[in-house]
Amino acid sequence: MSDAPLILAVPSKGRLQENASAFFGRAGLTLAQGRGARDYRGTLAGLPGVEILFLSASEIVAQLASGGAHLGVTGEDLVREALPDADALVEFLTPLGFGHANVVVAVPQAWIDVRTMADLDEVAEDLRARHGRKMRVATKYVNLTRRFFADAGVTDYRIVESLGATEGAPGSGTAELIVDITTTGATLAANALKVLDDGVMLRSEANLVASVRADWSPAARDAARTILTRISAEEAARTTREVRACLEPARPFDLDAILERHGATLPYGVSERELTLRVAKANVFGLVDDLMAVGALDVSVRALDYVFRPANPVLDRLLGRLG
Ligand SMILES: Nc1ncnc2c1ncn2[C@@H]1O[C@H](COP(=O)(O)OP(=O)(O)OP(=O)(O)O)[C@@H](O)[C@H]1O
Ligand SMILES: O=P(O)(O)OC[C@H]1O[C@H](OP(=O)(O)OP(=O)(O)O)[C@H](O)[C@@H]1O
Ligand SMILES: [Mg+2]
Repeated sequence: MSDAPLILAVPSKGRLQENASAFFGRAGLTLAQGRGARDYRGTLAGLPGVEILFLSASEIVAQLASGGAHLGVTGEDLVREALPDADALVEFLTPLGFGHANVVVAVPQAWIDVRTMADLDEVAEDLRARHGRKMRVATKYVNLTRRFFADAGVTDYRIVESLGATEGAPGSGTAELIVDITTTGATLAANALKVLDDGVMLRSEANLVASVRADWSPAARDAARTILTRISAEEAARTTREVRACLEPARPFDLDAILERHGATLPYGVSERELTLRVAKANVFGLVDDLMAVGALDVSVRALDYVFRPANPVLDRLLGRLG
C-alpha cells in the first residue's frame, strides 16, 4: 500500500463548507466534486495522488482519529470534544481564519447574582434544597463540559444531552443552564441567556488537521508536500507585500536599520539603484515613508499571488511528527 493516495476530508455542508473550498481555491487547489452536490467523493484538479471525501465537520474528526483521512478541515471544538487525547491522534497544522466560535457556559439573564462558575455551586445547593434534584446542564459538548466543570470545582450537576436548539432548554424547562457555541451572540440573546464571566471554555476556529494514524505512504507524503507548499505560498503572499524602490545612487543611508525597523527582507539581494523588499502588510507604509525620507525617487507596492520559499515550517512539523 506504499502508493496509497492522500485522503483529504472537506466539509460537505454547513458553515464551514463554502469557506473551506474558497480557502483551497486561493491556494490554487480546486476541489472537483464528481457528479454534483450529492457526490461525496471528489478529486483535486491537477493532483492525481489525492482523493477528497466530503463529510460533515464532526465525521471529519472521526476519520482523522481512525486514520481514514490524512488531512481534514474541521472545527477545533469538534476535535477537542470527540477526542479526549486529541494531541496523540492528530496534529493541528494551521488555523484557517474562519469558523470562529466560542464554546461557552450560559445561564438565564434573570439570574442576576450568578456571574461566575463558582456561583453555580450555590445554584446547585439551592436546587437540591428547594426541589430535591440536581442542577441540569443542556449540551452536545458533554466531554468538554465535564472537564471544564471539574476544573472549576463544580461537581453537583447532571448533563442533559442536547441534539440541537440547546439554547431553548432553560426556557422550556429541560435544563437550568447550557453549554454551546456562540459566534455573534444573537441566539443567546434571543433566548435571554448570558455567558458567565469565566465561562468561555474554548475559542475555536476551523483548522487544517492531520491524522497521525493514517497510512502515510510516500505518495501521501508527496501530495501533502504539494498541498502544504501551496497553502504556505498563498498565506505568505496574503500577509506580505513587495516594495520596490528606485534610489539615488550617490546617497548613502543605513539600509540595515530600515530593514530592522520594519522587519523587511531583501529576497533578491542588494543592487545599487533598485531594491526589492518584502515586508508584512501592516508595515508597508512605515517602510515607504523611510525609503522616501532617504531620497527614493520612486516606490511601488505590489500584492503577490504566491510566495514560494524553500523552508516550510508546517510541513516540517508534520513530517517530524510522522517520523
Ligand atoms: N455560529 C456557528 N454555529 C455553528 N457552528 C459554527 C459556527 N461558527 C463556526 N462553527 C463551526 O462549525 C461547526 C459545525 O458545523 P456544522 O454544523 O456544519 O457541522 P456538524 O455540526 O458536524 O453537522 P451536523 O449539525 O449535521 O451534526 C462547529 O462545530 C464550529 O466549529
Ligand atoms: O451566536 P450565534 O451567531 O447566534 O450562533 C450560535 C448558534 O449557531 C449554531 O447553531 P446552528 O444554526 O448551526 O444549528 P445547529 O445547532 O443545529 O447546528 C449554534 O449551535 C448556536 O445555536
Ligand atoms: Mg451543526
